[in-house]
Amino acid sequence: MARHPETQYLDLLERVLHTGDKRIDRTGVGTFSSLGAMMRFDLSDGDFPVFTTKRVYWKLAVKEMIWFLTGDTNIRPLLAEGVRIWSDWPLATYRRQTGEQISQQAFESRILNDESFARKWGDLGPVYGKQWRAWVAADGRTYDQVATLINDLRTNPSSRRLIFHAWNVGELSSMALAPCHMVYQFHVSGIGSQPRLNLMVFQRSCDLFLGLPFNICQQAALVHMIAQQVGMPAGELVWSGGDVHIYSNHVEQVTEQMAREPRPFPKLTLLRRAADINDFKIGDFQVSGYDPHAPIAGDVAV
Ligand SMILES: Nc1nc(=O)c2c([nH]1)NC[C@@H]1CN(c3ccc(C(=O)N[C@@H](CCC(=O)O)C(=O)O)cc3)CN21
Ligand SMILES: O=c1ccn([C@H]2C[C@H](O)[C@@H](COP(=O)(O)O)O2)c(=O)[nH]1
Repeated sequence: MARHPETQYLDLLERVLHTGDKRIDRTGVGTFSSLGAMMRFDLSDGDFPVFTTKRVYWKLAVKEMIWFLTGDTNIRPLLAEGVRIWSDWPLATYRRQTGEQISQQAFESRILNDESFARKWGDLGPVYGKQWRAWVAADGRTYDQVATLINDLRTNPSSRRLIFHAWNVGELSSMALAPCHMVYQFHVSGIGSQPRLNLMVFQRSCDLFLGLPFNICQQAALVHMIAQQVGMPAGELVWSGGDVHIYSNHVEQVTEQMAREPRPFPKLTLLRRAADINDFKIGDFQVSGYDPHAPIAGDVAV
């Protein structure tokens, strides 16, 4: 019998835990780290790789992807959708600059209720959405890489330049965090007979316990969204990682997770044809047959 695709993830956890290099990282938490990993997930027939060996809050991850696609870089619309995964970084900046030891909850309420406070303190700088939808180039022009990609997929599917990219070197220092999933390269297979849309992602830095389960399912969701827009079925997601690491305060969690048996992946149905790539809403995503093991909580390193 074919191995469950999630075993690629469990094997990677085991390898990094046992052979990773132990070091102190930027956050001061410490990691076990290895260089280089690849995983492949079949997305055909609506297969949706939401890991099952712990509950993954796939709606949060898909909402984050929809937010990237809007081009927004402020956490306010995320908070309005109940997504709190980006609050720690602007919160740390606020505390450092004002000296006020505000709680996360109070900070988030102010962002939601006070528009000018949100404008001043809720912005992450020119992170993913800005680079994807409005990269400012040396010629002074603004480039919408996602719109170009979709146009190229429709008109020139055999292109080897079906890429969008977030590592804008000149703007890294104004970002709350440098991009982690930084290169998205699309590929159409079966041109002329049965075209399928595939995606390879390069992620330079990956928090294997908290980040990766979100990243895989949101990248799969992106393929399904773009596939719908260009009228092709989804094919394969190829994920590649640079510095893949396990934080030292996640060791107990991943040890528990590695002992669990994967269950079948759920199926994704897009309930509606969106007018364009800017028009997707979380309610368009219907996931059926998701039956994960229990959640496992862990703290995020800031
Ligand atoms: N150290 C670190 N790891 C990351 O994965 C990460 C960052 N930093 N910084 C930027 C974003 C934020 N991301 C995050 C942040 C937190 C969770 C997290 O805490 N997930 C919980 C559930 C959160 C909730 O219910 O609100 C989980 O169990 O998956 C996931 C991704 C991914 N990225
Ligand atoms: O989508 C994401 C975003 C971030 N991460 C992780 C990877 C690292 O643990 C940190 C970023 O720290 P750097 O020092 O900038 O590498 O966030 C992730 O896994 N997925």
